[in-house]
Amino acid sequence: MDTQSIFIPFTKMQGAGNDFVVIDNRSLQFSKEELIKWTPQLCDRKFGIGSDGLLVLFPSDMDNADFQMFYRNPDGSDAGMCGNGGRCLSLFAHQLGFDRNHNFSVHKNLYQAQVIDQQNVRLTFPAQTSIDELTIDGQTIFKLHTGTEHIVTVVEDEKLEQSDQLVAEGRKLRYHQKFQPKGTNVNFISGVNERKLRLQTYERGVEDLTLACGTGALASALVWHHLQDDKQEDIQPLSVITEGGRLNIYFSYNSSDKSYSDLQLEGPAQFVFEGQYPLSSLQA
Ligand SMILES: N[C@H](CCC[C@H](N)C(=O)O)C(=O)O
Repeated sequence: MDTQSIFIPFTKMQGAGNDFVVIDNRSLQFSKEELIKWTPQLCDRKFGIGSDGLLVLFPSDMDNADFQMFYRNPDGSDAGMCGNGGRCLSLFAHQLGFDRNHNFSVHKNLYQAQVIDQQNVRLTFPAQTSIDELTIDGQTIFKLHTGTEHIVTVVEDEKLEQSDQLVAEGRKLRYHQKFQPKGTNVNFISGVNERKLRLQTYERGVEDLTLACGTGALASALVWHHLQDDKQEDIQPLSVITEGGRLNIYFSYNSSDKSYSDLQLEGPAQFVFEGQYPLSSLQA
């Protein structure tokens, strides 16, 4: 193959400042192995295109799915679901001709998407989840799965401004032996006593704070609800304020087993630019 003349067409997208390199691979031009190998360079902000992750649209691998979402962290590691990425890929798919309402799979789990308009998408998650409480070094940690691994910890409002400290604490918790071998994403929230939930997320695989994390916002909203004495029904949608924008969360709560289901994430998704990345650079 003459790699000198081969380019990978890509689209750069972002959802609340969580940014992605998006590739249409319906033709199966690229194998998953190749894409995984290329991910660190494609996502590199100096040597590549630069993003918080790689999103690839594959043909469907499930009866009820319109397509498959293949997602990798920028270090090439596998993650479960990416909420902001899922919204971006849905908008991308809609632009390719998929219906405004469609379903896609991630690791054989089926997500429903609704493209609300050209800048907003709502996703419904398949999972039911519940919250575990644990204590690490005297600190209360809430652990839950919202498509991928998350922990949530409550901090003072001012602390959300102290990025260096959040990165240091996030990194420590992310590698804590209680969360091995997979590790976890780490969410810091404030505003639990108000109806103003603010969030900073340390993302596994990015190994830094990102401007927003959709599954982290979902996890944080559920923990916010878990911490309310009066579990009112009329709080929805619960808005989560991230550095990169506002995400709206909807859910159903089952008080008998304290589980959460019908998880929905609504928020922005935007095209940034399109380009062609030379394959020769990747193989150098
Ligand atoms: N940013 C993503 C989550 C990425 C999670 C990933 N970093 C992991 O290793 O689980 C979101 O919007 O939900």
